[in-house]
Amino acid sequence: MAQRILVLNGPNLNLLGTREPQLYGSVTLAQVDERLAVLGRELGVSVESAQSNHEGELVDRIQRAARESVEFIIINAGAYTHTSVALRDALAGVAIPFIEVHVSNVYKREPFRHHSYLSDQAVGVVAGLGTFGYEAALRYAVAY
Ligand SMILES: O=C1C[C@@](O)(C(=O)O)C[C@@H](O)[C@@H]1O
Repeated sequence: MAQRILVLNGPNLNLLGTREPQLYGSVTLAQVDERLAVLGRELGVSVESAQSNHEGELVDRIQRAARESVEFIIINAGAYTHTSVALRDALAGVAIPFIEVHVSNVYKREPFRHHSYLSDQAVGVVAGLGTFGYEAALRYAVAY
């Protein structure tokens, strides 16, 4: 069976493409998801994308990933990156390797965005490459 990869997006990422375009660009989340699905087919892996604005739903989705034998997670937890012990615990609990993605370069932004509850557990972090960061993460995940 093809390697299963979950791409998980957190709060406000459903607004990609219209939200603060000077920071996040003009590509929509639907376009990102489509690009990743196409790339996944090229690379011979199964890519599933999900988005939620709700912390508990993201926790549930991470727990479900373990039951579904997902082998790798690419996560942009949005603002929950900087606040959520629950997401950290969920990722640690399922022990699925993951890459943390940020569309913007969080280190060029407000100091509260410099701390992540996820980074020290991540295989790696991609920040500031725009939506290309998801594609870079997917290519890495497949090679991992
Ligand atoms: O919602 C987001 C998006 C973000 O994760 C990014 O992709 O650059 C950066 C976060 O600080 C912010 O809260």
